[in-house]
Amino acid sequence: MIEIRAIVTDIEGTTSSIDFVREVLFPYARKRLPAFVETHGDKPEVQHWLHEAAREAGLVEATRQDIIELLLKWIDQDRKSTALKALQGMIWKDGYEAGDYRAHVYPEVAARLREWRADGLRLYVYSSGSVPAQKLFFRHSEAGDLGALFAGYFDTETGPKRESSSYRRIAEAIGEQPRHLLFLSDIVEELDAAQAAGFHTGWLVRAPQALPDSPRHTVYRDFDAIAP
Ligand SMILES: CSCCC(=O)C(=O)COP(=O)(O)O
Ligand SMILES: [Mg+2]
Repeated sequence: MIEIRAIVTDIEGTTSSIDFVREVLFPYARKRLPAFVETHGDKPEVQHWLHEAAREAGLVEATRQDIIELLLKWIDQDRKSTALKALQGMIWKDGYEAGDYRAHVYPEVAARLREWRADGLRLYVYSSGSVPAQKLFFRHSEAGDLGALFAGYFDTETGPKRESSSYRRIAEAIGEQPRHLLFLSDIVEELDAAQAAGFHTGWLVRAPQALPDSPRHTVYRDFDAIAP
């Protein structure tokens, strides 16, 4: 029996509903992005990510308006661009702090995370959302401030979620062999990459999604079903 020492979890579709991200967070950022870029576009951090977005799209000599249009298109496509995610995170901060919304977590998640912490497991997040956005998400969740439960956060600056090298980097950063780590996600390609890196994997298939016929990963309906 291999001992699991730490759990790394995805957010969207795993701890939290896809609908919250797509119907609350994305529209909030979409609506405010043009004004945000106009107002904050001269700040070095914002400038850096605008430049990165233009570079990612291969845009040479792009105007600010070109980049705004590009970012709006990427929001509509749910493109997992590190630059877009960093900018979205900066915009979402205002919404959380103004109390416009709180981050959705499935009903059993907070209690289960607390139980795992009490059992001595370390908890980490790996999401396409930027690390600052992840921290805001759990600090302002519907179940209260869950930030203190996590020992660390990883985003796509560590690498794409569908590449096994990203999971090797995460294991190294955590300081554990992959065989002591469990990765939870709703996306099978992410689980394949984690498994290829030697992680244990748990596939969250939440109701009302149909259970897969011959799953390549252990399937769980919710966090209560997971016994690490
Ligand atoms: C940090 S919350 C914002 C979620 C987000 O933007 C996203 O793309 C979620 O992707 P995930 O990797 O958590 O499925
Ligand atoms: Mg997900």
